[in-house]
Amino acid sequence: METDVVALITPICYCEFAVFFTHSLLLVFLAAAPSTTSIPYLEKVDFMKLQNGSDIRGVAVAGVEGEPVTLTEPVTEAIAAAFSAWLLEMKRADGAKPLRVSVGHDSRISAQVLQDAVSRGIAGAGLDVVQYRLASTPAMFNSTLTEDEAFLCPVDGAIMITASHLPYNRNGFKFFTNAGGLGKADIKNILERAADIYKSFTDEGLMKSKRKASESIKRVDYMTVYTSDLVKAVRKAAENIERPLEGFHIVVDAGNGAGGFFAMVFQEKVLQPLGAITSGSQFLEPDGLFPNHIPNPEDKTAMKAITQAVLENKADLGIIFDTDVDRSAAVDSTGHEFNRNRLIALMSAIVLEEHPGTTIVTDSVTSDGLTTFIEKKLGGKHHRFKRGYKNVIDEAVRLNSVGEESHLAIETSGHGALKENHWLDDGAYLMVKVLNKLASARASGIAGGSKVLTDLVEGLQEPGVAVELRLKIDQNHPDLKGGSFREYGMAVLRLLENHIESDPKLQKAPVNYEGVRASGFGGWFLLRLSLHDPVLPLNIEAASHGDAVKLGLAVSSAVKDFHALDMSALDKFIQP
Ligand SMILES: O=P(O)(O)OC[C@H]1O[C@H](O)[C@H](O)[C@@H](O)[C@@H]1O
Repeated sequence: METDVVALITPICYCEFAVFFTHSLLLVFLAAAPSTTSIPYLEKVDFMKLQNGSDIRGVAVAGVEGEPVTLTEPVTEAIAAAFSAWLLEMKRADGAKPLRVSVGHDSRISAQVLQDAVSRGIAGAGLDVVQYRLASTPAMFNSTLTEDEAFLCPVDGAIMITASHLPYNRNGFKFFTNAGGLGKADIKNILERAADIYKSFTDEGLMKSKRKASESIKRVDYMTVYTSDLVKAVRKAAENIERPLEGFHIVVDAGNGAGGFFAMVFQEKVLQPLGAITSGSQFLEPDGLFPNHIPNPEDKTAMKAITQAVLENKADLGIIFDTDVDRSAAVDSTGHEFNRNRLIALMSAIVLEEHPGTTIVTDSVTSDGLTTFIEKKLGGKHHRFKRGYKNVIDEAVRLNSVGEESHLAIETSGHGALKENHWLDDGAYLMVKVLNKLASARASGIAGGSKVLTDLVEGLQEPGVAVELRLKIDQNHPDLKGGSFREYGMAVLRLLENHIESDPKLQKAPVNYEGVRASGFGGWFLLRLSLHDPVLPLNIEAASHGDAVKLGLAVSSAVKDFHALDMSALDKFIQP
């Protein structure tokens, strides 16, 4: 195969640097230390604030009032150097063969600057940098698994520069090895190291790493490899027919995210070679200001936009991605969404056909109707776990390790991972499974466009009302008495739990892994702590608005004395 390395520049002489680095990262930077610096002073706590669960997130673009830039170039370089140090330890590298790290980014306006700073951090640590430029998050993970030396794969580690669907001024990092995405503890460790590395930075040191990086960066068109794998997967599912989607009309909406780039690639390199018509696809151009709608399947405007596109174009199917393509949703030819519980129901039906009886791991805000559907209609087992894509994936992996077979971990947010795809959190792969279903139905002579998908979710009971109300905790309120918002939130949850036990109209969920879940009035509610924010999200589902209000009233009366809790969203909902 012809190599696609587009800019192969002789790597720097990293050997002494890498060996030195393995002993002590700090020494590398100290070695060049002159006494003066223009680098702003930062405390360790400033670095720790950049942690957002298993990601790093911060402000990368100046200009928004009250939001100073936290992901500066030196901070970014320190974080990348810290990841490199962590990776060297993890892989027990001895410096004999340099490790390789791939770097990709979404369409944010700060992407280029951060990509350069990340590359300097890695190169300065003596590792090889392979830039993919615009890429999707799942493709980055995939690059740790691909066996293809022509594309400099597999890489030892991968960094995706993205802040998912957050506003344009933010950005951040996700890190991968072939074992998957890094978890919270690893991110904490990396930020601690980054704070130390940052302290040792000097102007001269940074200039030197700039020169080294410019000599050692390689670039590869990796998205070609990734998309051709997707094409192969669909063809395989359709008995190796070359164009199994011939004549299907599929519109894609990427909300101008990296998905925009990816959707174009997805169209040109996945959908079109498979035979699909893609006219009417929209917002494919990457635009970091997201002028049309937020690239987020959880956003109502976004779902409305793709639904309209499907109906106006009389398409068979609509596909929508989030900014970095790790989340997705779909719309059938009648404009009915495969989103949230309906997406999980569809994916469960597909996976349970292939693996009868398997356990489907989902997040905590899934509906009771979904459990009935998975267990009674599909014959599977629904394991409702916690919110957070990493949580559901790790739980599915854990279940398999203790002998309980699970093939799908999926969130209502549109994150989803399959065992067959190395538990890669990949919105595009979810859509490939959906395309497989269309293609294999066609191959076995079943016509009718996306009806084959719609039929799969028949029987799923859907609530008349489903809301998520986000109750903020005022961290400056005197009621917190210097404690954390988490402690305060836990106190709210404890009181609500006691309240439920003494209310005969409510039944506490017998099995629950997060927050307080109860059923009553023909519906249910869940109050839990947000994974990231000082917020208690309250989900309520019921057959009617009246019943949902009764559940809301139960929560409201239980927690009314917590004055640091902003109840306005709930008050508005329960108003007559
Ligand atoms: O806890 P919340 O604030 O509702 O956020 C929860 C969500 O946070 C992020 O968006 C993660 O990517 C999702 O996996 C998770 O479900």
